[in-house]
Parts: sequence; C-alpha cells; structure tokens
Amino acid sequence: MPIIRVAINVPVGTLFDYQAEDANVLDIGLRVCVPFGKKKITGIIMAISMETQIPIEKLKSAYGIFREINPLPPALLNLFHFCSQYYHHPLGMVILNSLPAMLRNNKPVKLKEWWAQHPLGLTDLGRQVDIANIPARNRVARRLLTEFQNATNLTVQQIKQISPRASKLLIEWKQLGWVAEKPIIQTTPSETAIIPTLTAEQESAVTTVTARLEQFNTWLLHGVTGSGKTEVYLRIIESALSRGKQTLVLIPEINLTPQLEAVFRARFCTIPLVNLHSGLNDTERLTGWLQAQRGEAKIILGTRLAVFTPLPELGLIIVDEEHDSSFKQQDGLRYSARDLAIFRARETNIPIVLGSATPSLESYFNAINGRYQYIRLASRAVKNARLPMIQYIDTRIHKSQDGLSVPLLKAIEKCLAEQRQTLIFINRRGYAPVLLCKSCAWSALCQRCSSRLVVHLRDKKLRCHHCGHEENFPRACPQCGNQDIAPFGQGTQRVEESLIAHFPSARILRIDRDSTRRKNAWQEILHTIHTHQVDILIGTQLLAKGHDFQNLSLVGILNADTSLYSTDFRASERLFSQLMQVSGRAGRANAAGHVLIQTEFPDHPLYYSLQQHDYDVLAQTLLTERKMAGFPPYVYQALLRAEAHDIKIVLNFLKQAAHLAKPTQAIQIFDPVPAQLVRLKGMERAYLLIQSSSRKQLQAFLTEWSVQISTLAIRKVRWVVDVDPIEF
Ligand SMILES: Nc1ncnc2c1ncn2[C@@H]1O[C@H](COP(=O)(O)OP(=O)(O)OP(=O)(O)O)[C@@H](O)[C@H]1O
Ligand SMILES: [Zn+2]
Repeated sequence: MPIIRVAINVPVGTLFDYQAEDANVLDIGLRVCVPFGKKKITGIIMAISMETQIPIEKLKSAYGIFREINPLPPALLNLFHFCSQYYHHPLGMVILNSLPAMLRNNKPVKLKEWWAQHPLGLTDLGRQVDIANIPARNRVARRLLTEFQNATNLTVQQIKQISPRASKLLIEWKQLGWVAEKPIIQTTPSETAIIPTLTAEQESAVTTVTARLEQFNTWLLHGVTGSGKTEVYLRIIESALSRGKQTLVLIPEINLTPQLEAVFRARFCTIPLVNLHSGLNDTERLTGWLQAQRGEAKIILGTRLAVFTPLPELGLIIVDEEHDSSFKQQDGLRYSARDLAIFRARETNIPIVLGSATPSLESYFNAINGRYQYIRLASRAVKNARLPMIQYIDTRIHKSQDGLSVPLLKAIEKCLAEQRQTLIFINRRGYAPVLLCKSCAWSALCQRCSSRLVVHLRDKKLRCHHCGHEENFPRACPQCGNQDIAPFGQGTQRVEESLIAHFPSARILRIDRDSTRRKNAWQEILHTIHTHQVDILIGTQLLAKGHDFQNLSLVGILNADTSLYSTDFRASERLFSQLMQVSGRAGRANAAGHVLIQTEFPDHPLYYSLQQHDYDVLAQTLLTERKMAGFPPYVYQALLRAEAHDIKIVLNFLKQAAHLAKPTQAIQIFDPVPAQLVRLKGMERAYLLIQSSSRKQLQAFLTEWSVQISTLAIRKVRWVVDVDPIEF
C-alpha cells in the first residue's frame, strides 16, 4: 500500500508517514487529513513512498486526501524547503503557517457567502467591463453583468434568482474589484486616463530590465523620492503581461496598498489583479490565493506573506521599498520576504526588481559589488519638480514650546497663506509621551513589559505600545501621592493641541495607529488629503513613505535627534532613510518643497548628507564603519533568541546552548545578553549572537547546533533561531 509522507504544523523537523491506499504521485502537494495523537489534523503530502521506517502495524491510515483544489506546485514546495533550511524552522510549520487559514482546517474548501448581508453594485472598474469580452457560453456571467448594469444595486435574493451559480462568480468579481459592497473611493478620470511619457532615465531603466525578462537578475532600482519608480514598475509589468506572465509585487505595509492598488487597477483595468494584504478576512484571502494558484490573477499585490503564493506563470517579481523592515517577520518564522523573493526569482529564472529611494545597506553593498544590477534614477519625474530644500533649526538657539520652534511656526504660517499643505513628522522611535511624577520621578510602567506606558491625551488613557495593555490615568502619583503628575515628551496629540492653539482656523489632521485602525480608515484619510480638505498633517512613521501628496510643500521634523546616538548599529541607517523618505514627501509636483528639521546637532555628518541629498556619501561612511566594527554586510549574523518567565532561566539556557556549540575559526559566539526590551507580554527575553564571515559556514554550524539545542531538556524555555536579524 502506498505511504504518504506528510508535513504537519508541529515543532518537529521530520515528516510523518501514513498509509493511504488511493494515493498516487499526483497527490504530492495536496492537503490530507490525518490522525495525530488523539487529534485529527490537516497536513501537506510531501512525498509518496512504498517503504517506511515505521513498523507497518504501527502505521496509521490517513482519513482522506482533499482533491478539490490543485496541489501546491513543486516550485513552491522547493521554496518551503529552502525557507525551512535557511531559517532553521520546522518544515511543517513553515508550510502550514503560510497557507490561507481555510486551507489549514480539516474541511474541504467551500467558499462562504460573504455577500449574504449586503447589497452589491459595480465599481468604476466593473462598469468598464465590456460584455462582448465575456464568452457567449458564460451565460450566467453575461446575465449577471447586464443585471448589474441595469440596476445600481442587487440584493442577495435578486442575485440568487439569476442563477445558483451567480454566487461563485460574485466572489471572483469582488476579488477582481468589479463589484463591491459599497462604492469604493473613485479614482478621478485624470488619474485613470493619463499615461506619462517616460523621462530619459525611466526609459533607460525600463529598456534595460525588459531586455532581460527571460533570465534571473536582481535589479536594484535606486531612484530618489518622486523619481517615478512606480511608472517604471508599471511598464515592466506590461512587458511581462504581454508574454502572458504573472507578476508578484511585494509592498511593505497595509496602508500603502490601497493607493498602489488604485494606480495598478487604473492602468491595467482589464487585467485580473488580486491584493493579498494582511487586512483580508479568511475567505477573501483564500479567494485571492486560489485565483493566483489557478494562474487567473495576473498581478498579485501583497505584503510579506504573499511571497508564499503559488504562481504557476510567475514571470517577474517587484519589491517596492525594499529597505523596509516590515519585510522581515518578527516572530515565529523570522523570514525576510525580500530575501525569499530573490531566492524564488533565481529558482524560477526570472528578474526581480528591488526599488527604493534609500536602499538597505545590504542591497547597496551588493549593487556596488556587482552581485546586483544597479539602476539609478537621479531626478524627479515630474517636470520642474526638484528635490526639496532641507534646512536645520538649531533648538539650542530657537527654544521650542510644546515641541514647536518659532521659525517652524512661521514657516507653517507662510505655507497656510499659500494654501499648501504641511506635514509635521514626529520621530517616535524610542520616544513617546509618558506620565511622569515631578516630585518623585515615578513613571507609569506596563506590568507585562519592561516599557513605559504611553499617554493618550484624547481618551485619557495609558497604553502599552508593545502588548496593548490599557489603563486609566491615576489621580495622583501611586508612589508618593503627589497630584502634580503630567505627560512628559511630545506625542502627536500634544503637538496637535499646540498647533490648534496657534492656528485655530487651520484644518488639522493627526494620523496615528488609533486613527487608522478601522477598516477603510486609510482610504478615507487619503481622500481628504488628496482633495485638500486638510491643511496640516501630523503623523509618525505611517506617513513617512510612499505617499504622493501633490499639494504638500512643507515638512517639519521633530525629535530626529533621539536616534542619532543609539546603541543599535542600524540606527543611523534607519534614521537617514526615514528622514530622506519623509523629506521626499515635499514638493513632488510643481510647488517647491521645503524641509525644516529641529535639532541640537545641526553639524552632524548624517544631517549634512541629508541636506545634500547624498545617499552615497552616507552609505559609504556607514559601510566603512561597519567594516571596521565587523558588522553586516561584512559578516553574517544569527541570534539564538529565548524567552521564559524568569530571565535567569533564559540566560542559563543560553549558556548551556553556547556550551554545546563547537567553536571553530570561522564562527564567533558571543555571550548571552538580555534583550533591549527584557520583558514583553510577561515573558523575559535574552539572546546569543553568532556571526561568521562565511554564510555557508554559518549555515552549516546552525544546522548542527539547532539539532543539539533541541536535545537540551529545558522546559519552560521557548527558543528560536533568527537568521539575518534586524532587531536586537
Ligand atoms: N514620466 C513621468 N512624467 C511625469 N510625471 C511622472 C512621470 N513618472 C512619474 N510621474 C509622477 O511622478 C510622481 C512621483 O512618482 P512615484 O510616486 O512613482 O515616485 P517614487 O519614485 O515611487 O517616489 P517615492 O520613493 O518617494 O515613493 C507621481 O505623481 C507620478 O505620477
Ligand atoms: Zn505591555
């Protein structure tokens, strides 16, 4: 009887064998329901064999193989194998966690009727669909489209009357963006219609990449802010589409996806596109995933997890804002979606384009060394648009009140008078308003994390930004009873209050995690900005990158200094990239842009490079520093991360683990150290750093070592290997 070898979502690196009488080689990559202990669970068939190490009488039988959808293709299984090996994470966990939730349960796939409650209507895009393009034999589709065209909205009853098969179509149409529960924000006709003539730089970038669409290359598209990288992507995708290929576009955060989606849909209005961002519900994700797997969706836009989508016709990968740290998963399987995408492109022998105005030092290093192909866009795409003028306000001379100095206030006033928009950016890394007692210096701490609670003035709440814990303001200091406790430090809310006081008639909008949590909140916010219903925007990281606000001409930056003298060796790189990104929001169209940075260190070299818009000088300086100090990209690193309820147990575990390791010339092992944020959600954390100048040797070491660590019988300790860590 055939034996199937199954990957299961358990922290064990092996496959599990079962009997399955009806199994054959075509079942590799399919889901299968099997007994596991007392439970019934679903795994993936990785191999079929006629023999097993398990005594045949002990071998259990599978309950059943799910054949209603296609198996995971070999290329994807290959990616999972690589991912499991490279990140030293159990294969079953890698695979199962990457699949849509509805494929992880013990049921066959059945699409839920998500539309049961809402009337539906055609979107702008849906209205452009020409019925003549729907084959005559698809009678239900034609009928449904006609009904939609005649009525503004259809209810579920009406749809069901058309045909029982209409519901399946609807799910697909929704994913294609043809129908929606409520009208989505419309793109203005001018945005849909105009296709710009490429600048010479863009033209050359497009020609260079499209000339080599048939082979693997990693292209680093290094284009200054506003240089029109999106347009370059669009043209290259067009080429891939004309060859019938699918394109995977990875983007950092969910808040960028609606805009980019709108741009893509406007340009490729007849091309099936799915958006696999992290805000989807289970049915939406599965539907999009299936369309990608069947090769129907030609453009797949997605965040990190989308790198694991099955794509039979994959012909091109684009990673936008490649430097963004959100491409690296920070818990469980700590993979880098960008790096896996490069592996995937190489295996598929197709090009991958990494785009950024501020490439990560790793990618830049690879580009100048010739491992990646380097393409630069040195100027802005819009005619007459220039990079903004950057100036510093020395806060040792110009004292600031509630975070705002007089020169900055004057500049805002001028900008308001010219009817242009201002963005006030608050660098929040390691800096947020806390509640402080003036007499005994008590400050409000989170009980579960070693962090301070952040003051939220509006709703008078204290909130932990690590675990979400929330509590009310105390009336008096719990330590000394003093009633004079007050927020310390500038948060977005305090700056907002102060701006309202200074400019009572200005329309001010503060944007933070709270204001963007609701579904569609971003779309609404962006709409108000684009239609100039806002004069002053206040925000943090969320606003810094990717946005193209035409009327924004002034950017004011507060608290930048806090990252200048950090202990983290990546802090300068991040600060520079962030400031360059946020500065880049100014003056993108015809109005000149102006950036004012409040600082106590206006002569700092980092600020000088920023003012000159000179990425290269700073990158070279940082690379020299890294080389001397022995940091990446000159060495390869991994962390053994561990956590338990007591830091002593953690440190002890790490010491034992270090003891097991056989040090070699090529591998350096450091002492265990507590994490920067020791307590998180009630767990205490520490790590051990391992590094090597050879990636291959580091990998070989980790493979052997992680097996040995598993034999350490220390319960209560959770551990994981973090390869190429970016946070310590
Ligand atoms: N060839 C062109 N002619 C005129 N305008 C263009 C051209 N290409 C792009 N643009 C416009 O330039 C602006 C900036 O383009 P885009 O947003 O793609 O920049 P970017 O390179 O992604 O910048 P960032 O890194 O800051 O996000 C957009 O408004 C876009 O419509
Ligand atoms: Zn907390």
